[in-house]
Amino acid sequence: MLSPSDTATILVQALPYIRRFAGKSVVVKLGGAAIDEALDRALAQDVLLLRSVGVRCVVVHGGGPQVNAVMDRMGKAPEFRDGLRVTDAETLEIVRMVLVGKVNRDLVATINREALDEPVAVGVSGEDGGLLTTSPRDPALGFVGEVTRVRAGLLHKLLDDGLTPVVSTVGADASGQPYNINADDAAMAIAVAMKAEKIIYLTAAPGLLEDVSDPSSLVPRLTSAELRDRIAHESVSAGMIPKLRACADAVDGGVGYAHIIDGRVPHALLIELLTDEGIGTMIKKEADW
Ligand SMILES: Nc1ncnc2c1ncn2[C@@H]1O[C@H](COP(=O)(O)OP(=O)(O)O)[C@@H](O)[C@H]1O
Ligand SMILES: CC(=O)N[C@@H](CCC(=O)OP(=O)(O)O)C(=O)O
Repeated sequence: MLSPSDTATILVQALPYIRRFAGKSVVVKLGGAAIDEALDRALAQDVLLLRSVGVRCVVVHGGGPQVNAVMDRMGKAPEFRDGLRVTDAETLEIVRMVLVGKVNRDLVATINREALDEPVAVGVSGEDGGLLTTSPRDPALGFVGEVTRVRAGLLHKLLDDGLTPVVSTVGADASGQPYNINADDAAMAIAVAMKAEKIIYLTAAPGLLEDVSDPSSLVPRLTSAELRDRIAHESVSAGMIPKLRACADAVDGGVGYAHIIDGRVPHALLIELLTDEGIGTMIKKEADW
C-alpha cells in the first residue's frame, strides 16, 4: 500500500501533464486483442479520470478477434489481406452485429458502471448521424470502406456536453450502404478531423517490436518517415501493418503524437498520459526529441 504522502507525490507529478492536456482532444483506440473484462474496467477508470481533469477523450474500438470467434461459430472462415478483412455481405452483417451490437454495448456499459450515478459514455457507430462517410477501398476486399469524411462536430458536441463518445467503426456511403472500416484507420481519420493532440493505440503488444517474438526489442520512438520505411519490413506483419500506416498518417495529418502501447497493462493509458514513464512506441512527424 502507498503511504498518503506517496499518493500525494504521485498526484502532484501528474499536475504538469493535466495542465498540458486539459481541453485537448485525445483519441484512444482499443484493439480487439486487448479487450478483456478486467482491463476494460481499468480502461473505464482511466477514461473517467481523464474526463474529470478536462481531457476530451474519444474511445474508438476494434473487435477483430471477437468477429472471428462469431464467424468460426457460424462455420465461416475469416480471410484477411494486409491486415484487412475481406468482407462479403454476410460478413458485413456479422461485423455490424458484433462491433455495434456487442463490443460497443459492453464498453459503454463498463464505463457507465464505473461512472456510478453519472453515466457519461455514449455509443455511436460511424453510421449514426453521418459520423463516418466511406467509399469502397478495393473491389477485392468487398464491403471494406475508407473514410472520406468525419463529422467531427458531432463528437465535439457530445464532449461539450460532458459525454464520452465510444465509436464503433462501421460507416456508410452516401447511399446508406454500410461498410466495414479497419478500426486503426477510422481512429486515425477521427483524430485528424478533430485536430487531436494525441492518438493512442492500445494493443496486445508492448509497442512496435524489432523482433515480434522478443518483447524486449521495443522501438521506443520513430518519425513518420522512418515508420513508413518499416511497413515493408519483414518483422512487421498482420494487424500491425494498418496500425503503423495509421500512426504515420495521423502525425502527417496534424495529430501531435501517435503512440502504440500495451493495452494488457492495467492503466496503460494513465501511465502514458499522466506520468514521466515513457511506455510503448511514440511516433512524431519530426525528430525533435
Ligand atoms: N513488429 C511487430 N511488433 C509488434 N507487434 C507485431 C509486429 N508484427 C506483428 N505484430 C502483431 O500485431 C498485433 C497487433 O495487431 P492486431 O492484432 O490487429 O491488434 P489490434 O486488435 O490492437 O488492432 C500484435 O499483437 C502482434 O501479434
Ligand atoms: C476492414 C477490417 O479489417 N475491419 C476490421 C474492423 C475491426 C477491427 O479493426 O478490429 P481490431 O482493431 O481488433 O483489429 C475487422 O473486420 O476486423
